[in-house]
Amino acid sequence: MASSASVGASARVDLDGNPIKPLTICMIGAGGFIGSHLCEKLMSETQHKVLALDVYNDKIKHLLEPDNLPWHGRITFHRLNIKHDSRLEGLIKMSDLTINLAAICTPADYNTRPLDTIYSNFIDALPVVKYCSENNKRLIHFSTCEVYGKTIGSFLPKDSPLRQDPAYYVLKEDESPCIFGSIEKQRWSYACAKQLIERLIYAEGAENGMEFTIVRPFNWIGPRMDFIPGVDGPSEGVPRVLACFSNNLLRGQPLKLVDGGQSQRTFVYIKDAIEAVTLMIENPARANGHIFNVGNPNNEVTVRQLAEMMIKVYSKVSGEQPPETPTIDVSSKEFYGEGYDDSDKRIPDMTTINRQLGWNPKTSLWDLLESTLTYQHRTYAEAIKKVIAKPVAS
Ligand SMILES: NC(=O)c1ccc[n+]([C@@H]2O[C@H](COP(=O)([O-])OP(=O)(O)OC[C@H]3O[C@@H](n4cnc5c(N)ncnc54)[C@H](O)[C@@H]3O)[C@@H](O)[C@H]2O)c1
Ligand SMILES: O=C(O)[C@H]1O[C@H](OP(=O)(O)OP(=O)(O)OC[C@H]2O[C@@H](n3ccc(=O)[nH]c3=O)[C@H](O)[C@@H]2O)[C@H](O)[C@@H](O)[C@@H]1O
Repeated sequence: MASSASVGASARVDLDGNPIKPLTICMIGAGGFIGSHLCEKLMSETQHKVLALDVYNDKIKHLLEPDNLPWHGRITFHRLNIKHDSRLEGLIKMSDLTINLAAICTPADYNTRPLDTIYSNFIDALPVVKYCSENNKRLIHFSTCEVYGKTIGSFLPKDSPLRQDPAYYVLKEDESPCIFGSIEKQRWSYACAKQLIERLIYAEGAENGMEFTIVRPFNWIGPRMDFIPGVDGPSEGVPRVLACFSNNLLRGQPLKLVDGGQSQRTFVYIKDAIEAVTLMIENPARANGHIFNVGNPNNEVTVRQLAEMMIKVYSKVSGEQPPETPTIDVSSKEFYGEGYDDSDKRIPDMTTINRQLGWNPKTSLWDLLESTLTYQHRTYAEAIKKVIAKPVAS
């Protein structure tokens, strides 16, 4: 199979050997973590044009300025909120493909701001789906691995040998059920909203022939993920685990393990995952009508093991000694508040993405943490020192 990433931008071919025509892509949420990496890839390795829509552009500023960048004119930023902006339909109409990344997607918000979470992940995505369907435009929509919720195995007795059987925990796009907690466990407001927008998109495909691809990311991590509280985000803000642990390490504080850090996750390097998205963009015949898990089943750890590895890697890249008390346990109620609940384990089945796009992740957890924590140290260590040195206002 020809690798489209390995050939020059002008001679790019798809997985079936056909030349790839430059596309105009309307990317909603382009200023976020995933969007910034996708824009970077599309600018440096392809000839596609990007209409980048977001309310912020800090994470893609380096792609927009100065005017003499090699991709000048291929990326334009449109500052808009899709909740209420009449330019949205026009921008979708001007494009060959729309990619929707816009969402509230930090777990600390799901149970504390459930209305904003549901509006952001379902209601605000409705016009995007509608405009794509009405104007016969292809849509790549970002969902989440959280739509699987909890594994079937988590409901078996603790000592059941079936818990070790992959049939009870591997998550398959076309087979696994979506298992959420009760309504008062508002953690699931995000997963449920994402599930309903997936169902709507699927139905637009089935009833109206809309061309779509749904992406279910499994804990993509890397540079520019979220924010460091008190430096480039609110002091009281709670980002996702990579940024929480980075913040603790940068400040020399213990890493907080929610409910003992027993939940398991598989982490994939953002740069590997972006390769998968590029394959979806450039191989519509293979990607349309599919839902894809995008993760790294080989990088599974408990959150406690993640903390231990991050402590070791950070010590290596910063030259600093680990904190005296490296980790502390906190209850989920104390950390996230009432209504929190958790996914127990997330192993993606890779059959569909392997078959359709021939994609596999490459980067080990140690290596991806080494490059990411090198970035975190270089970007934030000095700023943190200044914040810590500042006298607290009385
Ligand atoms: N990072 C992951 O591992 C991961 C995992 C599962 C799902 N996802 C999904 O992928 C998508 C992107 O995630 P991310 O990690 O890049 O998150 P992110 O928060 O970094 O990026 C989302 C971007 O959308 C923008 N946005 C939100 N609401 C908007 C609105 N109303 N109008 C305009 N822009 C708006 C935000 O400003 C932000 O820049 C989300 O849909 C998320 O649910 C990500
Ligand atoms: O990244 C994904 O694939 C999806 O999962 C994430 O959900 P989750 O993995 O639970 O969120 P994290 O903040 O990354 O937390 C991972 C685990 O670490 C724990 N944690 C988090 C932060 C912390 O300081 N300590 C800690 O123990 C959490 O309780 C959870 O068990 C988010 O919901 C989404 O961004 C996304 O849809």
